[in-house]
Amino acid sequence: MFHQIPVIDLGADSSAAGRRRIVEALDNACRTAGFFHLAGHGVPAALIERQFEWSARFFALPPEIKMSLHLSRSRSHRGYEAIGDQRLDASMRADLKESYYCGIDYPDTHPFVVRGYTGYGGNQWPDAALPGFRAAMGEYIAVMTALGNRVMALLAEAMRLPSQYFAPLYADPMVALRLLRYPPHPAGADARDIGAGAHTDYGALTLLAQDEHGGLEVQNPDGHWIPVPPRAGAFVVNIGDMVPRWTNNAYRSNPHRVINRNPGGRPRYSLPFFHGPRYDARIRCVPSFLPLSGPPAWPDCTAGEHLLAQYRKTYGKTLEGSLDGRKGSGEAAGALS
Ligand SMILES: O=C(O)CCC(=O)C(=O)O
Ligand SMILES: [Fe+2]
Repeated sequence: MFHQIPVIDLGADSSAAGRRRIVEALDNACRTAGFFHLAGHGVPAALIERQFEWSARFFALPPEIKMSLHLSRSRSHRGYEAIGDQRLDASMRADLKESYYCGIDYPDTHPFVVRGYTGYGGNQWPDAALPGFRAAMGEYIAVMTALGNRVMALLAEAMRLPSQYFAPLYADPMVALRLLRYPPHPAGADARDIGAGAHTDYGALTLLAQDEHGGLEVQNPDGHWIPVPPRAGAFVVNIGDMVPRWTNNAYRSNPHRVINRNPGGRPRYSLPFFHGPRYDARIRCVPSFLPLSGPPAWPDCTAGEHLLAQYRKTYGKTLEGSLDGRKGSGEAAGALS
C-alpha cells in the first residue's frame, strides 16, 4: 500500500550501480503507486518555464480564436477543448478545465495519415494570434519524446527485458502534448464539481509538469486519495493502461484526479505529455510477465485500437463526429480489427 509518491533521480544513471538502483526503484514504483517524481532528467528548467508562459498566453486568447481551433474540427485529435467538453468521471459534473492538444506535425503523405489513424495528422496552430507558439511546442515535444524514450528503456530493464525492447514500437509514435488550465472552482461548487474527474491514462507513459498549486491526487488500493505535491524541477510520471497489458497487471495504471483547491482563487496550469507507441504496435504481455499457465489477463490489441476505445468512453457529443469519422474510414477500421 502506498501513501506517498516516490522520487526517482535520473542523475544517478551514469554508474552501473546507480542504474540498477533506478531500475529497482522504477519496478517498485510501477507495482505500487504507478506514479513517481522524475528528478535529474536534464530538461532545462527555463524550457519548462517557457512552456507554462506559452500556455498562459494561449488560454488568454479570445474565446472565438480558441473555438476556431476546436478539437471537433480535427481529424487527428488536435486542438482546443472548452470548459465542460470532457467528463472523465461519469458520476461527476463535466470537468472544470480547458485544454489544447498538439503533437508531431505528421505530413499528409505519411502512411498513417493517409490511412486515417487517429492521432496522426496536422495540428491546429494559432499562428496569426501567437507567432512563435508552434516552434516552441515543437521544441518541447522533441525534448519530451527523447525523455520518454529514455524512461521506456529503463522501464524495459525494470521488466527484465533488453533496454531497447520497446524501441521498435516507438518509430512514428503517438505522442501528444496537452496544455491544461483549471479555473478556480466557482463559489457554490459542490462535491460533484471537479477539475479532472477520476480516470486512468490510456497510453504507456505520461510525463507531467505541474505548477506550484498542487491538486493532483492518485488513488491507492484502499480507495484513499494520495496527493501528488508539486516538486520543484521534477516531472510527475505515471504509467497508463497499456503497461498492465504488457505486465499481466503487475504494474499499475492507477486512477487519478485533479481538484483545484487553490485558495488564492487562481487558475492551475499543468502540461501532460503523453508518450505512446506507434498506432499499429501490437500490445501483448511481455515474455517475463507471462503467467506460468493459461493466457495473460489481456488479449492482444494494437495501440490504436486501445486508445480509440478509451477516448470513446470519456467524450460526449463533442467528438462524436471526428472519432466516428475516423472509425468509418475503411483503412482505419481495418487497422482496428
Ligand atoms: O493536470 C494534471 O495534473 C493531470 C492531468 C491528467 O491527469 C490528464 O490530462 O490525463
Ligand atoms: Fe491523467
